[in-house]
Amino acid sequence: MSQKIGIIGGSFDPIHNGHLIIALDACEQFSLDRVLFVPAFQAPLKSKSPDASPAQRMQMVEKATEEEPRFLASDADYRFESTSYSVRTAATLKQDFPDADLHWILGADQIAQLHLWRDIEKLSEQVTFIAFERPGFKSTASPELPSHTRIKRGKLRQLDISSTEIRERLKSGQSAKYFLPANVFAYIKAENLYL
Ligand SMILES: Nc1ncnc2c1ncn2[C@@H]1O[C@H](COP(=O)(O)OP(=O)(O)OP(=O)(O)O)[C@@H](O)[C@H]1O
Ligand SMILES: O=C(O)c1ccc[n+]([C@@H]2O[C@H](COP(=O)([O-])O)[C@@H](O)[C@H]2O)c1
Repeated sequence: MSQKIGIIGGSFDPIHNGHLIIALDACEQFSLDRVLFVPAFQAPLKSKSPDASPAQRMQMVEKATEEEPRFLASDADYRFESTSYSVRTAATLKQDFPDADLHWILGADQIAQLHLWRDIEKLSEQVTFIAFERPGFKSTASPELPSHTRIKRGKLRQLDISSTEIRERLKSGQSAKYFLPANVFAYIKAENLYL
């Protein structure tokens, strides 16, 4: 039987408990065998480059995922040092896992702009999307999406946490201690990130 593999792509600048909780929810609610966490070299619709380097973001993802056997860090987007279009990520992962049934996990902010993703026609053939709500964002998909786009909805859970808030808290001298795994927080402090 083919493996059901979840993919969660992101800038992960830094990875936080919101990412980990939606990945776990996706695993449990849709019986995924594993979830690949794929740091984007540069996310396509973000004008700003990440604050942390690609290597630092990968280190944080590896630390965050080390204790859950179903979670795995993937360098699928780092193999090309250019803008990380998901259609290419999915094709790369299809080569790594030829028999896999791929599910792309994402939050409401991305669902709302999914029709703007590069070659969404082709990506919609390659993956099923699993969408999660997110406070402050409408999770309505655009009618412009191709009709064959499959979107499954995760059970409602609102996680008001973002990498932006974590970066801002650290910049202003507040703690971000319980927003992300303790080993990732320790790494951020050791590397003097986001100051
Ligand atoms: N709290 C959350 N609830 C639901 N989905 C989330 C949440 N945080 C992130 N995601 C989803 O995880 C994926 C990766 O997100 P990303 O790495 O850009 O984190 P972010 O918190 O949105 O970062 P930033 O604040 O820098 O934009 C995206 O699909 C995003 O929608
Ligand atoms: O392929 C696209 O055009 C595309 C547009 C926007 C976002 N994505 C992917 O969605 C993931 C989350 O992106 P972001 O902006 O929330 O960090 C990340 O893996 C991006 O590569 C992909």
